[in-house]
Amino acid sequence: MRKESVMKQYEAARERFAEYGVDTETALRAIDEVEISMHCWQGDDVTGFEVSEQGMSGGILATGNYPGRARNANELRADYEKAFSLIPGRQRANLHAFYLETGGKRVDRDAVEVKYFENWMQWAQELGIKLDFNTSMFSHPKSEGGYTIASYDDTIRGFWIEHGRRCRDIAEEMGKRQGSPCVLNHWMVDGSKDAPVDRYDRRALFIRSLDAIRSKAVSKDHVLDAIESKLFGIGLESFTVGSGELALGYAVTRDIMVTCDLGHFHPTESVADKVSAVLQFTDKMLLHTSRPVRWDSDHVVLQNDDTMALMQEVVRANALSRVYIALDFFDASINRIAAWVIGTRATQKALLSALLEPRERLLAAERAGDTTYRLALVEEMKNMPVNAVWDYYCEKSGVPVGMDWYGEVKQYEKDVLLGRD
Ligand SMILES: C[C@H](O)[C@H](O)[C@@H](O)C(=O)CO
Ligand SMILES: [Mn+2]
Repeated sequence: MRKESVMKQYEAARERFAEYGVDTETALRAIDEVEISMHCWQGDDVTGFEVSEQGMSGGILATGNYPGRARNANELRADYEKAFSLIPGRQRANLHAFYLETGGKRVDRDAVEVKYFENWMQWAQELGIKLDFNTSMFSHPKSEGGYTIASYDDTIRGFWIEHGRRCRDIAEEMGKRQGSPCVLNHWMVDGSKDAPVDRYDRRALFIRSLDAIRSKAVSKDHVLDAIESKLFGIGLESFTVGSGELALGYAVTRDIMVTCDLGHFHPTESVADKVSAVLQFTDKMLLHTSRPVRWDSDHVVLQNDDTMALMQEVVRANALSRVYIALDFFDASINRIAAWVIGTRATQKALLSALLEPRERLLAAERAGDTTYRLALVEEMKNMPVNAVWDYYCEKSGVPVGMDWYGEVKQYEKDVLLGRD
């Protein structure tokens, strides 16, 4: 019965979109090609699996105390699998370096190695998914001074450079084994609470260290480096070494990707607007979909104006094959699997909505100077039956339609998550 109604509504939606010259089947084929990289850190509140007493630091903060946080990699992988089963299309798993598995041994960040990620790689292979990777230069005694690779202290700087190099080796091995590049994101906390006198030398040090981390030639078939900019972090309000200009300049001159996180810019700045600018100068870029609420609060992604506009720009710039989309939020106040499902599905729905836009018609109107028709059509599109196409996509992909996924999460919560505390 449910299936019948999904099909019927899809047929009606297909006809409605066709009236505007939009082929829903083409949109569905396009969305099915996009792999969203799901971040492991939503599953455990950015805690990681190191043998260490260190708490979270680095200007980011997961708030909330919902039961069921994954306490080890096996639990996190199980949670991932549950989430994957409720989301259409293909996903990737995005790991941070401190999600290593050492069998109880204390291994510091400057000693991370491929062998500590064997289980993750085997799991990914079994599931037929790809892995992405991140250096972890925060939540560590050697990052407490606010500076890692821009530290004046040679020992601290050297420590983090070694960490970065090793992460690249790990990413390289992941890329080789999965037969597709592993996206390696470089985000560093470096900055200060109050305004420093020396910004220039700090930034020079940062760049030199990044070059040292990336000094080994690694094929882009295996690793795609990305540098993530940021406006500020908690306790680091006045200065961020890796600012927007620095990250973009570095990416352009080193032929790597820049990472634009929806929460890392001034609230009046549009990340969507950056896509068509950045891609004039770099081959590809990495997007972190997040939801800042008054600050870089990393709330779960929704189909809000920012997400919708970002996906529209990706599609309008014909850049779907030139962007990597990764999630970046960490909400500990709600069911963590639901957070993944809501955020990933919202990102996908925003993308689907963008793919269902009558691009050719809008372009023709704009080029002909008919901005009245353009405005009218953009407005009309807001209430088109995108959800009927989405439901059909879920049905076709064998995952729950509408809110049906929620019952499964609640059941998993009862059967698995509540037994963890
Ligand atoms: C934990 C992540 O690496 C982190 O969220 C980073 O991507 C970021 O956005 C920091 O604000
Ligand atoms: Mn981010």
